[in-house]
Amino acid sequence: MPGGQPGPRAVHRADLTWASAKGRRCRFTCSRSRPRALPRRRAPRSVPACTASATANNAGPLSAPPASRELQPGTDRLLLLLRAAMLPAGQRSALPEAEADTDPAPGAAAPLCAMAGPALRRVLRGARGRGSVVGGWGGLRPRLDKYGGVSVELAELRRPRRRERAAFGRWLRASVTQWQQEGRVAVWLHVPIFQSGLAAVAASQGFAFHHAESGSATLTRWLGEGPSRLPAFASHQVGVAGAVLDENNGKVLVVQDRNKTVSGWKFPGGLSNPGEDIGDTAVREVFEETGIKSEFKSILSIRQQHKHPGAFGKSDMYVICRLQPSSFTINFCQQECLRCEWMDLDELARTKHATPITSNVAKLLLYGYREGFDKIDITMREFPAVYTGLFYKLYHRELPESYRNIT
Ligand SMILES: NC(=O)C1=CN([C@@H]2O[C@H](COP(=O)(O)OP(=O)(O)OC[C@H]3O[C@@H](n4cnc5c(N)ncnc54)[C@H](O)[C@@H]3O)[C@@H](O)[C@H]2O)C=CC1
Repeated sequence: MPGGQPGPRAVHRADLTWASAKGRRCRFTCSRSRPRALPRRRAPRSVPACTASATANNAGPLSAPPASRELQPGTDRLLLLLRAAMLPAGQRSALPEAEADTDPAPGAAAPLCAMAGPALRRVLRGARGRGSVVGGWGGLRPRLDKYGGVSVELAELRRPRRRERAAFGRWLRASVTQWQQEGRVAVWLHVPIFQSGLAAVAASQGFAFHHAESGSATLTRWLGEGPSRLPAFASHQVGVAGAVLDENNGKVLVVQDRNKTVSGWKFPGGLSNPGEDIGDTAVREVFEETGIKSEFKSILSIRQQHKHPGAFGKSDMYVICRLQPSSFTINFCQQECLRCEWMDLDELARTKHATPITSNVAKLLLYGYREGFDKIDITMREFPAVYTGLFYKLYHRELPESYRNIT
């Protein structure tokens, strides 16, 4: 590739010829009048796989290309990409495995396209669209995360590509090899449920399920050194109950579950929805089960239990909140509750017909009712989260004013 500065009307030209898989002579030429900076040259490497002549010169219009010669690695790769692009779609899978393995991972396509002029870029783009092994295979755009991992969304796959398991397998193997060479620590593969067949392909290459939602599953493969340092998925479910106390008469709202084998008095409650605040769950569950409206005041207790029945092998956090009622007429849910009533708090603290947690929290609530809720309340304050622009809730015992304002 001759050096030197081109004249103002110089033609920048690329001319590639090679023998196709069937021995046919193929040629690709593109030229444009505006020169562009070429990437720095590396040590030359020979290309035994095909006979090739290539020029990308600034020497002027119609200068004869040099005879067959060694190519630099970038050109070598470009040639392989072009060769794949020029083959009819059905024949691309017949490319030698060694060439398929040179498929750039999507991130690598950009520099190659940047090297190419508009005509060549069109070929590369077309090749990607038509199902070649080039670039981001089928529209996939792997992204780098801040921990040095790569994230791939298979929902980005273009429709005709969705059933091509073998091609996906080749692309994934080549990409993982490249990501390993680049020092990436992990791959996150997000698989829509209707493309679950591709999860099996990934599993055969060492991927494992990380977690699943209703419409997709996420698989991971650790590429870093030593055992995986990827965080595990959720370990707990969160249940929330409301101890609704009418401070005017000292009565508290209790229910008995319809579907429990051992039924004792308990506070109404249930599982927290995704993205739901603890206090909001308590208020919602109390209303759904009993028809009573209430307002969140504080957290009274938290119970943690591992291997909780009904938690699908996960642990259970059960939070009991103190609520203040704003309505008093019970209209309880017949499917969930056997009984529901306002009971004297003093009686609930003494009865043997309450679950152990209910019994303990009833005593705590009675203490607060008599001595002041500041002795038992874990209250909530809201703060802006660092980095995210979101807000979080911080639950803790009230601080005296003198400590709250320490700077
Ligand atoms: N110690 C206590 O006093 C009690 C505490 N809890 C806590 O409450 C929370 C959960 O409360 P829930 O009332 O269960 O939640 P919930 O009010 O959200 O109801 C869950 C619903 O799912 C249904 N369900 C559960 N497993 C099912 C299955 N395999 N097939 C079909 N339906 C199913 C239940 O019948 C119920 O209708 C947990 O944190 C638990 O630890 C629950 C009961 C008593």
